[in-house]
Amino acid sequence: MATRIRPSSKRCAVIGGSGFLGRHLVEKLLGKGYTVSVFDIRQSYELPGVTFHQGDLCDKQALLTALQGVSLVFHCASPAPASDDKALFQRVNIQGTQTVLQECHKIYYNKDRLNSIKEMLLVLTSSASVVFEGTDIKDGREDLPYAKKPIDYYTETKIEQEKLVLKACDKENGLLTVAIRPHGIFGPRDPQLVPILVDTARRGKMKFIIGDGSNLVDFTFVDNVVHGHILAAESLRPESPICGKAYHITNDEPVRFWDFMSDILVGLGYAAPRYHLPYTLVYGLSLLLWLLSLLLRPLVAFKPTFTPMRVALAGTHHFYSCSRAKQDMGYKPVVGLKDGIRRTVESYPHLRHGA
Ligand SMILES: NC(=O)C1=CN([C@@H]2O[C@H](COP(=O)(O)OP(=O)(O)OC[C@H]3O[C@@H](n4cnc5c(N)ncnc54)[C@H](OP(=O)(O)O)[C@@H]3O)[C@@H](O)[C@H]2O)C=CC1
Ligand SMILES: CC(C)CCC[C@@H](C)[C@H]1CC[C@H]2C3=C(CC[C@]12C)[C@@]1(C)CCC(=O)C[C@@H]1CC3
Repeated sequence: MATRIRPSSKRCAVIGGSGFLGRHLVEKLLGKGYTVSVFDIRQSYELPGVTFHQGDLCDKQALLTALQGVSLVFHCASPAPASDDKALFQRVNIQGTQTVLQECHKIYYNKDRLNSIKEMLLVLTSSASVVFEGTDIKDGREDLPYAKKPIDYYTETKIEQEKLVLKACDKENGLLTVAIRPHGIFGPRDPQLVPILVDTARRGKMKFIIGDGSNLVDFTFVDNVVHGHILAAESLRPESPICGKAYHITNDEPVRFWDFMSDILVGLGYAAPRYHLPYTLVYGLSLLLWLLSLLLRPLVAFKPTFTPMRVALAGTHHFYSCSRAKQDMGYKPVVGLKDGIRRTVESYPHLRHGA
């Protein structure tokens, strides 16, 4: 039987703590004096003050062991959006999140209440994309309706996940929840944005700007996302206005999508895209390619670079207001966009042109 550990307000669990955001979050928590239990399907590093529990989110017993003695849980595990695997997204983001909620209840209602936990706190990493349907969003607030026609399975299951977590907030029964909605996270060790961009450039496909290039977008440096998560955790009390609510966390500096991409590319020694292509043409082609990849899946596996989601993100406005986070939890970005881009570019010497 697992040994019981007494909870402390400086002990917490990070589900998905081996991933990009998760690891940055763990490092910041350690710096703030927390000890951390990481639960992830893989272990990607070792650090003093961190206990690793390797397992699948849907495995109740493994999860329960990782959550022992913890009254604060950050849930930032998800399959990568690029996997486009419907069954995997449903299993991890929906079933897995249900398991997290059940296990949080279980810890709280531990028969002998040895844990004497006042409340169980759950901070979910959701996504601002839960309201994105492929059309312009300018200064979007949290009261925008969820996307009725989500563009991909990732978004579809992130919506269900956020609904589940916010609905489970129950002050009487000691479970307090909040959802953080970051947008376009970037920074050192990001496995998506910079590597995909560089790979596309190396294959000679980053010559074109989709649309007129004037669309404004939020890109959020990872430290700001971490800051938002910790502020939310430390503000989560039964009397706090944040219980059961969602919060946009961004750099609060919308930038032209193609200027941001060019800054990263040029910083790494690649040419910036120059030629324009009409948005509707590229979006139509991306839909055709996606359908083709579905039809051919049993015969050949090919993954188009320009998916409908990526094209929509590259050719529309999507930036969000974080005034609710400013008001309810005193959020303010801690790293500016320019500084964030510089730190990101410097962290990828192996992806520089010619390296
Ligand atoms: N990156 C971005 O721009 C944005 C991300 N988000 C959200 O932030 C969160 C973190 O994203 P990010 O750090 O970029 O992603 P990562 O893929 O880097 O991190 C997610 C981690 O969860 C792990 N994981 C996946 N499936 C399971 C499972 N079944 N059980 C346990 N662990 C699992 C992953 O392992 P493995 O790598 O082996 O799959 C990985 O270590 C996600 O919830 C994502 O939806 C929201 C907005 C924007
Ligand atoms: C090939 C090019 C048109 C684009 C290359 C860069 C893209 C890989 C990234 C630009 C915006 C990013 C983004 C996400 C993933 C990587 C990008 C598409 C997310 C979909 C990650 C998960 C989320 O919750 C929302 C993000 C929006 C922005």
